[in-house]
Amino acid sequence: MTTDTQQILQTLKAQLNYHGHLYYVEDKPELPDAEYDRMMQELLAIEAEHPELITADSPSQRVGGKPLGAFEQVRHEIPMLSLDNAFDDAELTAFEKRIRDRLSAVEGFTYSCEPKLDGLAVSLMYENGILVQAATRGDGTTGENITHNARTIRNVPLQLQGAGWPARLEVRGEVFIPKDGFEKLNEKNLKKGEKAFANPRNAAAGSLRQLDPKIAATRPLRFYAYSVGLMSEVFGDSHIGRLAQLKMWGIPLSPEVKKVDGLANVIAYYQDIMTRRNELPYEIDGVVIKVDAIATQERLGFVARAPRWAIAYKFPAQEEITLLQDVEFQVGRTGAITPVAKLEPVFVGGVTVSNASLHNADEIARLGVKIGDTVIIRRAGDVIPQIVSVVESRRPDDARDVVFPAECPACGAPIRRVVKEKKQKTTSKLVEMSISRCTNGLNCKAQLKESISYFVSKRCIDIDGLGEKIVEQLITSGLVKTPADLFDLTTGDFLKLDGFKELSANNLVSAISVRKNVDLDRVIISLGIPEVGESTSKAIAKDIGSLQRLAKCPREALILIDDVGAEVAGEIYNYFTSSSRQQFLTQLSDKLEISGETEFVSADLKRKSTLFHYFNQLGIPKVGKVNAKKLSDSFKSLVRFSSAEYMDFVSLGFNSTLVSALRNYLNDSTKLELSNLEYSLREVGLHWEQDVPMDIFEHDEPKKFEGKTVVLTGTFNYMKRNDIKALLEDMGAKVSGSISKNTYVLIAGEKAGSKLAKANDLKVVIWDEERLWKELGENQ
Ligand SMILES: NC(=O)c1ccc[n+]([C@@H]2O[C@H](COP(=O)([O-])OP(=O)(O)OC[C@H]3O[C@@H](n4cnc5c(N)ncnc54)[C@H](O)[C@@H]3O)[C@@H](O)[C@H]2O)c1
Ligand SMILES: [Zn+2]
Repeated sequence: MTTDTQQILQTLKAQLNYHGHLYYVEDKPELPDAEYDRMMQELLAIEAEHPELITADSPSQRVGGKPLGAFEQVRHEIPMLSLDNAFDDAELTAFEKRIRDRLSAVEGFTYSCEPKLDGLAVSLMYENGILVQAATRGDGTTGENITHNARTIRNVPLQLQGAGWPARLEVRGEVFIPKDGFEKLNEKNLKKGEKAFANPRNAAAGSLRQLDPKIAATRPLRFYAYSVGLMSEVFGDSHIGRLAQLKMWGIPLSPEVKKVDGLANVIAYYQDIMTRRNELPYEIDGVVIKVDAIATQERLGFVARAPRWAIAYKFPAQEEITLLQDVEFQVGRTGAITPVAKLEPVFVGGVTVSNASLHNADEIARLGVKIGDTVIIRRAGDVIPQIVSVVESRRPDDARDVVFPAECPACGAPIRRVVKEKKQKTTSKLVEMSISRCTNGLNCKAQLKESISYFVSKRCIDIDGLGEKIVEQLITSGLVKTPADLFDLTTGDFLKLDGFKELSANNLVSAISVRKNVDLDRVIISLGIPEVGESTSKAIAKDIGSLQRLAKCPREALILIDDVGAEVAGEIYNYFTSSSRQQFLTQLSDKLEISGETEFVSADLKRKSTLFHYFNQLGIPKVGKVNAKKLSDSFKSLVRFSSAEYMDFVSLGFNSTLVSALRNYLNDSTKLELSNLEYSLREVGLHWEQDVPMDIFEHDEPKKFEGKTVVLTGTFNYMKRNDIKALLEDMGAKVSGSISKNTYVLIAGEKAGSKLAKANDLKVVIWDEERLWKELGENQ
């Protein structure tokens, strides 16, 4: 044996002791179990080769950690041991061979197969059927008295049921926190500004080892028994038989416990549990396999820290350590900037992982992660890999801070944190969210690319054959500036790109063109408004009934739509504040034949759009439902309310606190907001009925376009298209998005496209902008 080996042994022991203390005593492990297990395996291998080096204090010979001084100590009359591990079928087979050899047995064994719950071992002592003491495993000989906390665990019986139990009965099992309870607990902690627990085991251990039982009582702790310790009268001759008996006395067991014959079936059990691992409501890190016959267990006995008759067959790790080599910032469809961790590739959760999402700036701050750090990454099931924590003790001197960019990495535009309006009872405040976004809309190449890929995807416009490479080329060549430009592409355009032949280019052009007929709700999803998916789009289409109206609909009215809450309403509103997106929208209504557009908002929405609702929504201090009702009854209009004076409020009998709240609320900017709101509501046809009409659009009978269908296309010079539309509608026109035989007139601005052609085909009357003004002039 060399001094090198001795050196390695010393280092391993020191490391294992250090991390064992963090895990068992502090409940704050720094390493994933897989890394700890590897060190332990290394230690075991050296000790197997050099048995003379095994000392009584080696981590391989000991169980758990020293009990915390804060608790009263409990001596276990029968030691609480650990388990040996197997990591593959060969090691499991070797386990059976060892016991067979020892017993000179020819036959295989019957086993008890159990999930290996990832919590902590607890001993419950019942005297005359009453729970008198609960203790942790501690170092196996001495544990901590945690009776006060165990009593708060909901499925631990304080009194045994049935009859026939031994006068003294020690039940052993695992205390754990189920997955959903763990998530809720962490959410709650984060909300309170406290640290999140790294995993359910830590949360369970930390909760159980609290001095104040009120804390444990609030934690979702559960207990499943897996063996019997001390018993004043021996009962049962098989392990499974004993567990079944415990169950009859009211002690909870894992429903997965199973009696299994022979090793092949044990392996099948292991495989089955492994495939269901992520669906189980609690974390497990393997299965435990125990020889079922108590007589055989007794013949096999124990080694230093574990029984010979049982083994833990561990699952592949879901948590591993690796190096964070760099952080890249990706720009998504809605401009959201996502930091992506570039990792040294590592095998975890069954696949090799080299990227993990870091979500946002807050997550980076929460983790305190630096480039160059050793990090723990977790991949459970199909969930995207996450960075769980940083191994701070392994931080190199040259670790660098992760700097969140101030400008978009794709286009250089400023990045802003998303601010959302949080409504409280009668006020609202702006809250900074964790997401940051590039502010450049479709002018940002990255957002444009993602928007196009989204736009052509199955659930949106559904155009086949526009892969990422093609989209990139379309953007760099400048052919496509918004997703709507796809509809203008010609065979010639595609021929300019790599890899297109006449036939493939033709095919793609026709694949795009057949998608011009779309239902309104599909168009709405395709816009790519954050949070607006299929069902929300359907609800919006039904209630709002047109793209143009949607773009103009104020937030306060959007929330009246089923499925649309304050947040979604805010997202829709923000979306349309970008001029590039407004342009996109105009193009879409030009180029598509949208079906399902309606002339008016739905009757249902209109009915809900009362002045009372808006007063209630505005977040005016002191104005809840009661005062909103008073205000709407008194003023009948937001504009009129906004110009009310002190004496008006007084004469309405409002008390002085309300009067001063209203006067404080009404300043120049809110007055403007109120009149804008009322104006927008009128524009989209959501104005409450009882109000007097605004006079600017009043006309004398007969209205020039009464009952006539008008279509607008192209761009106009003198007035915005939406304003022209409103004007025409006030003259009785029905403004539609598509040409048909029944179209009275097509008003074509500059750059009119397919609609102009169609109007020609159908011999519909066509006016240019000049003609339109003439016609309107005659009328006014
Ligand atoms: N991450 C770290 O830094 C760190 C440090 C120390 C230990 N650990 C981890 O702790 C474990 C070693 O701890 P250990 O000595 O408690 O051994 P163990 O967890 O591998 O096995 C023994 C324990 O398994 C539990 N168990 C769950 N289901 C069981 C069942 N059906 N039957 C019997 N026992 C069952 C019991 O609590 C028992 O005490 C390893 O997984 C190791 O990776 C991690
Ligand atoms: Zn950008």
